[in-house]
Amino acid sequence: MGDDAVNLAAVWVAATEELANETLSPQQQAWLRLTRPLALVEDTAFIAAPNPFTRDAIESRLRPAITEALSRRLGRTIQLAVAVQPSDDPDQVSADPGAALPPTAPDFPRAAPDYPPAPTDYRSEPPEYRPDGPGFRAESTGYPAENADFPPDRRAYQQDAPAYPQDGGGYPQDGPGYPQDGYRHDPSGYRRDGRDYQPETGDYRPDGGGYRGAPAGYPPAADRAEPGEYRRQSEPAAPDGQLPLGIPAPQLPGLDIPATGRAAAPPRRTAPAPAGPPAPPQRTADTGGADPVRPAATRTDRGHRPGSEGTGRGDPSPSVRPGGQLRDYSGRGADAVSRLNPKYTFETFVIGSSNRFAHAAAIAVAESPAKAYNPLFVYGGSGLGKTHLLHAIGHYAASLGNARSVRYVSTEEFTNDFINSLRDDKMQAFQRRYRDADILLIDDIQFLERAERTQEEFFHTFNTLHNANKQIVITSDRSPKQLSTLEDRLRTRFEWGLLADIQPPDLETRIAILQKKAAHERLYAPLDVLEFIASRIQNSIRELEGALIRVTAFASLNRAAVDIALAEEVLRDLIPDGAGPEINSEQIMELTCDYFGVSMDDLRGHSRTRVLSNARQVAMYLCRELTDLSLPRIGQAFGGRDHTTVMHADRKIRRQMAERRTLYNQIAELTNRIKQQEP
Ligand SMILES: Nc1ncnc2c1ncn2[C@@H]1O[C@H](COP(=O)(O)OP(=O)(O)OP(=O)(O)O)[C@@H](O)[C@H]1O
Repeated sequence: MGDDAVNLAAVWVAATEELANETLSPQQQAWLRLTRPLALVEDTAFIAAPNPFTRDAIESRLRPAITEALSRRLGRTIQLAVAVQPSDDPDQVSADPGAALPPTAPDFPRAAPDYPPAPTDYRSEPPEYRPDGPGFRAESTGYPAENADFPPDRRAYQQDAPAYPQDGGGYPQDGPGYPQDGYRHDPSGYRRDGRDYQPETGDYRPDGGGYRGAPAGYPPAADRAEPGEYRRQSEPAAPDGQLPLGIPAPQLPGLDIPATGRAAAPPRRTAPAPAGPPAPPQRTADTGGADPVRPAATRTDRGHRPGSEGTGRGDPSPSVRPGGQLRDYSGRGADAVSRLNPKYTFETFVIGSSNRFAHAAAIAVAESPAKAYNPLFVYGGSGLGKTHLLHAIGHYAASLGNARSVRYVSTEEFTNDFINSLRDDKMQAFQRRYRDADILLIDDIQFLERAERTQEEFFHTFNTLHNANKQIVITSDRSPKQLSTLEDRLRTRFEWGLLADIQPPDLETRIAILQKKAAHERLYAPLDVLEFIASRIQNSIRELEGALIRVTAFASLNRAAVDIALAEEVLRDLIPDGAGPEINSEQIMELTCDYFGVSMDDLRGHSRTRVLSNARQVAMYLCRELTDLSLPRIGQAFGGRDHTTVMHADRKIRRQMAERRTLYNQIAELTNRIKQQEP
């Protein structure tokens, strides 16, 4: 062990003891206990974690505390690099990873052989060297802590590095294959998509484009991972015809997928043939099935998971990481995911420090349903990606063949379904619908607080699923503890598994999200404009996306270039989120009545004169855009209308706004009035 390693070992013990005594929760202490120091190289402390999950927990939760403690003791600023390196110490292995879990997590897969690789970490804070990047390989034997020739570029520090694309995968800004369904060309801003699922019709399509189970249009093959890459060398290969969890590789009709579930790696980016389990199959690009299906990359050595990384400072370009979802779920999966929004996948999800933990947990759950964390409880503010993650779990689990049936439901739909089933004496069918699911994804559980009988029913649904080893994933705008009017027995159950919060994204992540959104929707906006928008809107990704759409639509209507001056003009009256008073449906309706010269009774009534229909639809649209109200709740405010009516209005106004200047102006004017009114 070199001096630095010795130094680190000594300092590490002292620093971790100090942290354990002072600041860390028992769970965090357990995570820390699982790590061990490897080496101190220049100003970077390298430590090993036994699995990707612990590594992610350390990186997302403990990094600041650890670096601060180490920096204080070593008298200089220390960076932290965490590698996944399974421990040889049987004691530690046995403690791993269950010990790192909350005591209530009952069924963590202790051996955790299939633990998901962590996201590649092109992170926000420079010089956040990526410990699991090429070179710092968890499985490399003889990690040369004392290596005198440690290259200055730490990324090049590798024993036998595969040709991993160092540039992060090549984000196809304007590559072929992105959806071109006219989604979101409205200038509205403040979208609330992701909630428009219609249980009756299965027509989940917030963007009004007629969702089908397996749409085309994923990023081109060139931007995807190749099989054989990024695999932990120590992992045994799965038997032929098996996916990582022992599931037979699906044979997709008409698609070129080898029986092993592994496709031959093309010459580019080939890794030195590590033996590893084949990753889930993944269909490429918009080639209508002509392209081979490739396994989604399961990167474990660099901890690579599906998802897009956020950015590092100075490099705001997002990088599409390999490992997306299979678009054709081989028949069975298509059913499983038919109500999921195809746009909400891990592939379209940008990872940053604010959501890294929740993303890692979501991947773990999709890859090992009911084995990793059950339930997984994701909570955070509005518009931060909870619904997106929920759907992504469904897509990914189905693409892996890990779930025969995935059921996504919002809590309000669950409640309505329950009430209707009671009324119609169809409780058996209701119970089958939810209790037969392999994965139940339930959104916005906070709305259960108001529904006592539904709480009771959900309690039994939860128990049945949990006892049957079925995965439950829950989202909420608050942690279970803060759901104060929820029955205790439910609250405690929500804490059985893993709690993962999502915070508002930092600037770099916001820019990366905008870049990705622009590329996906084929909206042109230069980087300085994206930076400007990202700097103005901080707390909601939904609002962020809305602002981008508003700016690009305005430019398009005026045939003007998208530049900062234009963006300033469009967003001038935009009160930063959180700064204004809370807006409710009543205010919106009153101001809309005022604007169009109609009465509240008219707005709530059923007359279909042109003026009234238009005013009603505009008001519904504004409720959707400017409040957190769900579709059913908006429907109630408009005289008890069905949520599908609200959805129709929302879609229609969005579509027409990009085409009709008067409508755009009306919406802009009304938005300003609503946002600027006194509380
Ligand atoms: N990390 C991310 N990367 C890319 N897009 C994101 C990300 N997070 C959120 N979004 C996008 O932001 C929008 C809002 O996200 P979503 O509906 O999932 O939020 P939410 O937390 O469920 O909000 P609410 O609590 O109001 O339902 C969606 O269009 C989603 O795709």
